Order: sequence, then C-alpha cells, then structure tokens
Amino acid sequence: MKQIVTGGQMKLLDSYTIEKMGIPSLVLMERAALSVCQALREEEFPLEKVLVLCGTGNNGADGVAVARMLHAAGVSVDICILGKKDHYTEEMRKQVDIAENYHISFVKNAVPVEYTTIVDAVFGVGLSREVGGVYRDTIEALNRSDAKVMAVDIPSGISADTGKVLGCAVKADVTVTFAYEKAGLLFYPGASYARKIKTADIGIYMPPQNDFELSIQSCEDKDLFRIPVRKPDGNKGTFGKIFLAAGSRDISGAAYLSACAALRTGAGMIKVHTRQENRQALTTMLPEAMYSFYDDEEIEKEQILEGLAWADVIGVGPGMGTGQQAEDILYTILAEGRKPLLIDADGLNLLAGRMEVLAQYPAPVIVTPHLGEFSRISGVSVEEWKEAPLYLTKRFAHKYHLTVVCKDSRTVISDGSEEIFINTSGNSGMATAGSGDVLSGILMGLLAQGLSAIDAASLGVYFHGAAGDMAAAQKGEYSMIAGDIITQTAEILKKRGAVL
Ligand SMILES: NC(=O)C1=CN([C@@H]2O[C@H](COP(=O)(O)OP(=O)(O)OC[C@H]3O[C@@H](n4cnc5c(N)ncnc54)[C@H](OP(=O)(O)O)[C@@H]3O)[C@@H](O)[C@H]2O)[C@@H](O)CC1
Ligand SMILES: Nc1ncnc2c1ncn2[C@@H]1O[C@H](COP(=O)(O)OP(=O)(O)O)[C@@H](O)[C@H]1O
Ligand SMILES: [K+]
Repeated sequence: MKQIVTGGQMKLLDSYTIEKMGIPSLVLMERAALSVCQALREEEFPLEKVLVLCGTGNNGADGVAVARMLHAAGVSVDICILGKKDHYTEEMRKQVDIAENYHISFVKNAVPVEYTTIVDAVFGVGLSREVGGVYRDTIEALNRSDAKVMAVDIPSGISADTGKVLGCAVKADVTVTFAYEKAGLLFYPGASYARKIKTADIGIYMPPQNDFELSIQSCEDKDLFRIPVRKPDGNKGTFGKIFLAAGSRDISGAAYLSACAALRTGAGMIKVHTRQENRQALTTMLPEAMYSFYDDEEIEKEQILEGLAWADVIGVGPGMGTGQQAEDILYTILAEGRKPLLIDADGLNLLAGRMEVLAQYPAPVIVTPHLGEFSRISGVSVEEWKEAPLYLTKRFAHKYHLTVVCKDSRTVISDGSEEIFINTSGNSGMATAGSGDVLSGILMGLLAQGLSAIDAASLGVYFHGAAGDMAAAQKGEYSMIAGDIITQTAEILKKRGAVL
C-alpha cells in the first residue's frame, strides 16, 4: 500500500519535519534538487542546453538549486524567474544569492525553443489559483517547444489535490515528486501531464499520530497477496456461497459476466436469480452456476428468501432493469437479507432518492456506482465530484454507512472512515460494455472468501484493473472486451497460488 497526500498534507509534513524534527529547510531542498539532477541523468535527458523556469516560492527555490548543481557539473544552464523579487520566499532569496555567487546565467525572457531540456519549477504544492498572465504565456510556449521537460514535484498548473488543470499546465515527460505522490498526480488529467512519476525520498518525517482528516492509500501489486490463501482441505462452502439477482428480459450478458467473474475469483458457489428468458443462454454459457428463474407472473419470492437464507454474500443489480419486478426483488433483498450485500448498476438507479432505506440493512453494504450513477444516488454532479473526489466520496459513504466504490478512470473507494483509496490500475480499454459487471463479480468473490467490505472493495478494484492491464497487453486497449478481463484474473490468481 502506498501513502498518497494532498498538497495541504504535504505542506504540513514539510513544516513538521522542519519545525518539530529540526531538519533545516535548505537541507530538504538540497536533497530534493539532488534527486531531480539524478533523475535527469537516469532518464537520459539531453543536457546540451538547459533552462530552469522558476516561480517565486519554494518550488522555484528547488529549481535554482537544480540549476546550481547542473552548472557545477559543467552543464550550460540558464535560470529564468517568473514573478517579482518581493514575492520570493526566504529560501528562494537564499538560493538566488548562492546562484549569483556561482555566476550562473539569469535570463529575463526565456525562449523555450532554444533549449534541449527544460526544468519546470514554477509552482509546486503551493499553487493556489488559476494560472494567468506571463505564467500562462510562458507555460504555453514551453509546451510548444521540443525540449524534454522535467517537472519538479508536480507539473506547474496542476492542482495537487484533484489533478485538474488550473488555467493551463506544463506537459512533462518525467515528474520527480518529493516524499509522497500527490493525489493530483494520480487523478486525470494531472496523471497525463505528469507522465512518468518518480518519487524521491528527501527526508520528510511522517508523525505516527498525524491529524489528517484523510489518510489516502493506493494499492500496489504486492497487496494482491492479501487475497485469502486457499485452504487445502476446503470445500465449496468454505469459499462462500453467493446469491445474485441480475439480468432482465433482454439482458443476460451482465448476469453472465458478474457470475462468471465471481466463480473465477474463487467463490465456491453462485446462484443467479433471473428472468425465465435467460434460462437457455445462461445455463449454456455458465453451467457451473445454479439458477432460479421468474417470469411475467411473479418474482418467485419464496425462491429469493431461500437464496438469501442459503447465501454468505448477496448481490443485486447487474443488467436487472428498473421495472417493477426489479424493484420488488431489490426491496425483498433489502427487507430480508442478512448477509454482506453488493448493489450495482440498476440496483443503484432504483435507489436514487431513497438511499435512507439502506440504513436498516443489518450487514455491510458495498455500492459500485460509476460517476453517472453516483450522481443519481448522491445528488452530486459529475463536475462537483471532480472538484473534490475524495471528500465527496467519503462524505457519502459516511452519511449512509456504506462502502462506496466510485468508478472512474481513477476509482475512489471509501467506507466513510479516514482511510480512503485511489486506484491506479486499469486503462482505457476497460471503458467497454460489461467491465463494471466483471468488477461486481470480483468483489462478491472476494467477500465470499471472507474479506471485509473495505478490503474486498479496495483490493478487488486494484485486482480488476491489474487484470484489465494484462488484457490490454494481450489484446490492446482497442480490442479487449470485458470477458478478457475475467480470463486474466485467472493468470493473476495462478501466480498468487504458486507463491504459497
Ligand atoms: N522547505 C519546504 O517547505 C520545502 C518545499 N519544497 C518545495 O516547495 C514547494 C512548495 O513551495 P511553496 O509552498 O513555497 O509553494 P510553491 O509551489 O512554490 O508556489 C507558491 C508560489 O507561487 C505563487 N502562486 C501560487 N499560485 C499562483 C498563480 N496561479 N499565479 C501566480 N502565482 C502563484 C505564490 O504567490 P502568492 O500566492 O504568494 O502571491 C507563491 O509565490 C514544493 O512543491 C516543493 O517543490 C521542497 O523543496 C521540500 C522542502
Ligand atoms: N480509462 C479507464 N481507466 C481505468 N479504468 C477504467 C477506465 N474506464 C473505465 N474503467 C473501469 O471500467 C469499469 C467500467 O464500469 P461501468 O462504467 O459500470 O461499465 P459497464 O456499465 O459497461 O459495466 C469500472 O471499474 C471503471 O473504473
Ligand atoms: K513544478
């Protein structure tokens, strides 16, 4: 698990390290600048003629220190400072004094096309408003040049909290970020502007008892080893029984993908409750599942009650439609279910405006809305969510006591506690019909094997994206389809089994 921070949190950690731990600010800055110089070499930047573009804050001060180190190494380097002298921070003043002692060249109006490498040290985590005026003109000229661009801490113009472009932003080839990745480097479009991210240890101290309202985490490959070990003497019951209400008169694919993904993730048994019209297709495509069917007359409440009593995990929604029968099934489950419940897709659409009905549910509930569905059930527009994705996801999860999986290119997962997750696996090939159904199956499969709601959700989303990345490596982002993601889950789980 990787710790991620917001801009504000990073500033708190900087000050704590300086004021409480006693490490001088200039020492941190020297390590920051050294790490940038090292990355310039490692990434084979063309150092024939280097421009370091600086702002007046400490990001600019980092830049001036980088210029000094390059100059000392014999590189031809110019410094260009945007902004007025009277706005310099104390560190910036010191760095400029030192650079002047070294007789480094300062230029007033840099012409970016004249350089082979540009180091962007205009704004870091201190960016506080839209970028305009000379800053905007310079950043746009930088983006038009052919120079290779290294961003210091974060590409200037990107919000460290949301990844949004504030007016305009530097398009970097490599970003060296200090101590922890900033949330804005993970969310799009910030992730595209940062391109390759390298995280440098510069000696920042994280107090064990911090006052953060949010502790932001991101799963990594090694977290996949938290998927429960298979008991060698286990039987079908050991690995969990799932009751899934899914599919409708015209849709069988969603039920298939979800149920198949649950079984392929390792669940012991699944029973699908669906419309009569799906009998032939589903029993042919997935004979490993059990089924109960309903027709025009009634939803077969007895069978639902039986399924709920039998199951360890309940799922509702994929491809179910929003008609009266779907609503009756959902409300039967909400009234009679006693086990962990996952609600997806149409199950969520049916809940719009009535979320308080979930308050009485006696076991953990996971909801997996994409942003459109999230907007319907929360009343928060997609634009509003993009302004504060972490805060708004947490607030919603907390209000309704849910584990919320807000699906997007960077999915956010929260159970309302201070720990919140941003997922970084996956790719645009997963924007294909049915990949959300596969996710719901994976999450049910993990719940069935005993993971808690928040572990199943955070780990399952990462697992789904990792399988999607393997599918993209095989089939390409254009051609991969949802079923390919299921195929690749097997490859990941095979490796997990082999290591033990
Ligand atoms: N010792 C430390 O703390 C360490 C810090 N480190 C480094 O410092 C960085 C943070 O430094 P920071 O806090 O000084 O903020 P920074 O990102 O330079 O920007 C603030 C400046 O920009 C200005 N400004 C903002 N928005 C603007 C806009 N739209 N348009 C125009 N101007 C705008 C703002 O101006 P003002 O608002 O005051 O008018 C102010 O002058 C961090 O990312 C890391 O690189 C590391 O070396 C480790 C040790
Ligand atoms: N560009 C992307 N990068 C990473 N993951 C993506 C991207 N686009 C979609 N996904 C993932 O694919 C899934 C799509 O789910 P959803 O929108 O419910 O699709 P469907 O309704 O077709 O099943 C989500 O898990 C989402 O996070
Ligand atoms: K920067």
